[in-house]
Amino acid sequence: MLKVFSCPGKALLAGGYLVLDPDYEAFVVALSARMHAAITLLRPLGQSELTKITVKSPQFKGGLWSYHLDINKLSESDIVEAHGRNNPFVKTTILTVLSYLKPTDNYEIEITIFSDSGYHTQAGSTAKVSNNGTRRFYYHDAAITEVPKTGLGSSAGLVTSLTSALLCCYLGPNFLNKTAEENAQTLNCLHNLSQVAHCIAQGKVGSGFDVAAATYGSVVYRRFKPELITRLMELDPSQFSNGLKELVDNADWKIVHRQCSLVPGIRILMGDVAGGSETPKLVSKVLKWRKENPERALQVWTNLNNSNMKLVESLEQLRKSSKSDYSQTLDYLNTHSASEIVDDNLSPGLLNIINCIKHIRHWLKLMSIESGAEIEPDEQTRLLDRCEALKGSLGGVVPGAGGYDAICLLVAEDSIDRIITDTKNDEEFKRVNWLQLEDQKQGLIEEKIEDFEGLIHIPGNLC
Ligand SMILES: Nc1ncnc2c1ncn2[C@@H]1O[C@H](COP(=O)(O)OP(=O)(O)OP(=O)(O)O)[C@@H](O)[C@H]1O
Ligand SMILES: C[C@@](O)(CCOP(=O)(O)O)CC(=O)O
Repeated sequence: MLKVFSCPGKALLAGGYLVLDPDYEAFVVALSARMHAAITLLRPLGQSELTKITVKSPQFKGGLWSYHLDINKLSESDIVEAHGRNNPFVKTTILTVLSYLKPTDNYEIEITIFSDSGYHTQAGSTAKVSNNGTRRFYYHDAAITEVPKTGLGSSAGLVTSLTSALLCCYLGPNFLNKTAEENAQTLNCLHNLSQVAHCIAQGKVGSGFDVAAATYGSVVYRRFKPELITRLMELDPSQFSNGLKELVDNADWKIVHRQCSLVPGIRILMGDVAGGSETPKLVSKVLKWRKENPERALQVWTNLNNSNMKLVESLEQLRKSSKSDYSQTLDYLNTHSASEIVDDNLSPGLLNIINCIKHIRHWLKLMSIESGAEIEPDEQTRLLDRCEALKGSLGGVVPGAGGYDAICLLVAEDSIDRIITDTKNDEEFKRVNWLQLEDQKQGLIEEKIEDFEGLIHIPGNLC
């Protein structure tokens, strides 16, 4: 059997920090930089043999991790990588999925991972193209831990696509081709398993918005209560498998993942900015400020949340209309910038989006100043103000936790190429590398095998 699955990357457009609290929702845009997992079930093995799972990531030096597993002894210490290499996300995903499935048969399995170019810098890489020319991946002479990342959620995409590949192997090639209700149930199981594996591999329980986007696509997301997973992680190893099964199949995660995508004519434009940010430090500063200033923090978060949700409502309203209802405004936007819009005859939906972005930035800036966390530092403020002045721009924010390493704009589709061209030689944009990505309505999807021929080894004796 050979199957290929892929998951999208992410940009948390509205709801950073607030999404850590289950009382709030966030809007995460799934992106067309996708993580792919091609699984080959090479052969069944005997009862006395060990299951062999090899995960390859040919785009990176040393991108090969092989595990020989006794399916009756699946504790952390029992799963050893054959070459002494370490990839906590690969190892933990295998351990989590097999602990959940508790397989009774042994197999030799090979999984090949491919990540689209948006996840990592392309500097110093060489492109390889599939036989039919539909896929182009960039190969690096360095290990994956040494190649600069762009913040699109590579580990979440890896864990979710790898989980899909393993479930396909053990549950059968058509595990997601059943009734709509069965598929939804299977997708929720896959999501829950991926959230558990991602948290264990990271050693902390984030909001999980990135795994939700990888699974479900662009969504309005409300997180699960962290205790669901922290309690599992505290279990005695002998109880882990039963606890995992109960959590994945029977617990009420109470999450929200309501489909919400951008509207025709409006595109997301991600800017990878030469700079860094340390999410854990930013998060701890904000949560410390919130704890020490509860009333002020509630006021800021309430206003910020109102702006976040008004952005979502504006998109949902616009989606109910047809593009022709606001195309005149889009045309106007192509020759004017968000900072110079004065004509009240314009589409209220688009004007609302522009105003929401301004208000989201206002409250994020206040939180930056009052908490001391550099969510929108002054350099990013200046850059985003310049972006607001670009013709065709509806404005932009620092996505997710913010910091120095990314900006995220909403732009009129017909202006995207001009914005990229006009800013190329602009001194104020010299640290910005634009990523041309699309919003992805769909999360996990099955890919066509023929699109990967020439990039993966397809053995003749497939079982
Ligand atoms: N294509 C891949 N093949 C194998 N492992 C990968 C791949 N992409 C990511 N990983 C794993 O995920 C790790 C990166 O996860 P980490 O949590 O450090 O960053 P992240 O927050 O997911 O990154 P970003 O959001 O910037 O993509 C890598 O070191 C590697 O272990
Ligand atoms: C700050 C936070 O709310 C968002 C982090 O987003 P990003 O990793 O910067 O894209 C943390 C979280 O949700 O886990």
